Amino acid sequence: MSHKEVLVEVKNLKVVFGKGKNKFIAIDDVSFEIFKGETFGLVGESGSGKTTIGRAIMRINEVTEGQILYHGKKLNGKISKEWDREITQKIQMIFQDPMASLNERAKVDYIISEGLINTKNFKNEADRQQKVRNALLNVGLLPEFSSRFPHEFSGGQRQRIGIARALVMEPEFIIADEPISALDVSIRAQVLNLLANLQQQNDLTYLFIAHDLSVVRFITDRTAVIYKGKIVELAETEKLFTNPIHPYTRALLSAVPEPNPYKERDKVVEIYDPSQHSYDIQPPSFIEMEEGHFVLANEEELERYRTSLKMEVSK
Ligand SMILES: Nc1ncnc2c1ncn2[C@@H]1O[C@H](COP(=O)(O)OP(=O)(O)OP(=O)(O)O)[C@@H](O)[C@H]1O
Repeated sequence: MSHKEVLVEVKNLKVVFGKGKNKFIAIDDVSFEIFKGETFGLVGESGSGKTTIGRAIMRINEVTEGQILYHGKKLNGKISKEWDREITQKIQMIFQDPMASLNERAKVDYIISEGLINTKNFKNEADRQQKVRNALLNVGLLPEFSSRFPHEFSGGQRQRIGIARALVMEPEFIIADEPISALDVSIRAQVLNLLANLQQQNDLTYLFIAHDLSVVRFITDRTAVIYKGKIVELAETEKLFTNPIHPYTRALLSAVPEPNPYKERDKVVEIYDPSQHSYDIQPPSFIEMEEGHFVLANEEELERYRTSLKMEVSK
């Protein structure tokens, strides 16, 4: 593999919500790297912690322990004003539900400009307007839509407005949190293709959060599978799909595709029985089973996984 530049590094991330009796460990010792130019997928069922990781990188959720580095520099804790401004511009997020994530009372022009205004990232009024027009055109919308309100648009158009809002900042890294799962099935491919094209044109790096495995397989280069706040497996996406090792990944992959994603999630929960793990007896570590293919396992499980891997390989 050629030399890859690490853009984002998540190191032993722990995110804890609440205190005392209400303490809840949402993210537990999660580490991974995202290379510049790639699409890194995070998959797992609802509540596994995907969004929490995205929000920690966005600095919306506080980091309890560990570190997040961007270009090798700290994102969390005390940072300089200049660095704060730079990452506010360079790291953008696209949200799941375009019905909830756009300010209903604001015109599209303001919705798209807000980040520019906050970071004073335009020369003058004409420049601001030009940036908004370009952003709309880049997501396949008419520039004159800028004078309209969100309710005048369909779900797919609204999501494209959400994408324009990120794009106008000229970001380097975009966290897309289930960007198509709230959309009508008939337009999902359209929006997915738009995201893929924008990546090419703008040299973007994506963190793509999803529970839909066919989407992940289509758009990501590498994928991490997250279960109850821990990454259980991480590999190049094709490797993960053709040679899954961890029982949870296997359960996830064998779940019968369901048109209703919520049903699919429930099925995974039924199929995967975590009590088969001996995590409580012996704590697992993150082990590289083959190049770039990591699995969370303790010694006993490791032996089992090794055997199953050999069987797959020799098939
Ligand atoms: N602010 C918060 N306070 C308390 N608990 C929280 C908070 N935010 C998230 N959680 C909990 O942390 C866990 C992980 O949530 P998260 O939203 O990251 O999951 P997810 O994998 O993104 O799921 P989904 O697909 O439903 O968005 C959940 O159990 C959730 O209830």
